[in-house]
Amino acid sequence: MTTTTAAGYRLLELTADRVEEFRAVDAMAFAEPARDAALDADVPFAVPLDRAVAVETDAGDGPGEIVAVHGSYAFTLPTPGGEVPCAGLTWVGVRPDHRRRGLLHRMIRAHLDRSLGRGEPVSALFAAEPGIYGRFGYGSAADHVRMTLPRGAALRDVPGSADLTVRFATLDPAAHEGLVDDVYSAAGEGRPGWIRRGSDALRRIAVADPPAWRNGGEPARIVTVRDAGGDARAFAIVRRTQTWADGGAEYPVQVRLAAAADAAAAHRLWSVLLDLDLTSTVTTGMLPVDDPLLALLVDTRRPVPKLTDNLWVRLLDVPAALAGRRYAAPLDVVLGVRDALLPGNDGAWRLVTGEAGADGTYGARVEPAAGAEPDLALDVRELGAAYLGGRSLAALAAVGQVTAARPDALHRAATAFGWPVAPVCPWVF
Ligand SMILES: CC(=O)SCCNC(=O)CCNC(=O)[C@H](O)C(C)(C)COP(=O)(O)OP(=O)(O)OC[C@H]1O[C@@H](n2cnc3c(N)ncnc32)[C@H](O)[C@@H]1OP(=O)(O)O
Repeated sequence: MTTTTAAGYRLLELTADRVEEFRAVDAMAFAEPARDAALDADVPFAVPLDRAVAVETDAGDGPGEIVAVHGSYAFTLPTPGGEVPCAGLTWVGVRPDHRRRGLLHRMIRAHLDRSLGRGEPVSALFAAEPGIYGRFGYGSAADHVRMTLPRGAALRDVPGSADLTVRFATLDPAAHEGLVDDVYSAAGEGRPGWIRRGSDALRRIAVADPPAWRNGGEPARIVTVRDAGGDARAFAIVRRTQTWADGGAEYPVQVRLAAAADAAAAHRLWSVLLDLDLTSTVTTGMLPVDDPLLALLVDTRRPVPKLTDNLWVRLLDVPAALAGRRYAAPLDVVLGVRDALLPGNDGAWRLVTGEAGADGTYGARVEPAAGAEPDLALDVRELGAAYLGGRSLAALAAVGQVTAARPDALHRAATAFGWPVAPVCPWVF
């Protein structure tokens, strides 16, 4: 780290009496609109107090002024074929008049140490700006796709779609929270990165719709798709905005979150969303790059899919993290890992897969390999990038971010670290 920590500040764990101060700092850092009672009632403060940390000016014995904040959620991160405890870094903010004095450096140092101390082998985040977190060993580990589709965009058929029933209703947190959580979980089965909300407050926010979020649109609606037995198989939370032009109605439909447990349900859901009266376009939420919609659309060119970085992953405990996922092919490799911040990771690690499981994937044991010549040398940032199976080690090697002693070692490792299901988290935390 090149920035030295500024003197005159100290870290403190948040207490209930200072939550408002904490929130005010983040609001200033993110230029948030003023809160009102409706917003506060619908959108609770979701960071657990014992995971929220502030930086205050050092005022001797008395309390100082809070000028920087961060927190984390206790998530379970789905990995390729497994899952690991994960500190979801969030609410990072420094007051504009205290920025670039090393406060983020100081907070990340505390975050890494505290997360490791809690036994979380991995941390993940959404980056407000992509230039910030690589220096701390976070690697960009997934992308998502967004598209704006014309009304009536054609879909290829899926058997069974027409048998499913659809309901269009106003989003009601009390009525829909459980449905959204259940279908979301079923839809993400086997998908790396598909983080569940994991707390009442975050589940509540998933179905919140305070007026401040509406931007002149209607109250959020929910489209649900059910099978013959009445079980929910898909949902989409959407908002239309009245728009009248010379040629008539041109309402845009904005999908906040959509999830479908199978292809028939996905087909039924998007068929409805693409054929709503008065509308002209449908903008998707954050989709995995292999979302069923991309395979169902007859024309994927006209919507001009836009690719954006999604989860960033930081391995805090390299052997535990690497043993916490499965591998797509057998592998015996020595990884030379560089980690400037967490010396426990820095060095050579041998990763050896075992027998293939029933699904054809492989578990692995990971042990120190001090003195062994690495087959691949890489920074912990690149290991984080490859961790969820969404970035190829070979592609990273092609741009010099991974160094391979031999081409066959690179090929084998890139194949084993890859995964047939693309990682994504479809909501921002
Ligand atoms: C997971 C999340 O919550 S993401 C949210 C991040 N927060 C925001 O974007 C809100 C607005 N911005 C801020 O609050 C602050 O400017 C922060 C948090 C981004 C940075 O905090 P600071 O205390 O200024 O960072 P600090 O002084 O420790 O510098 C950290 C390093 O990151 C760099 N850096 C900071 N912000 C940025 C940025 N937006 N883009 C690129 N580099 C950045 C600094 O130049 C410095 O580089 P160095 O390691 O070469 O010295």
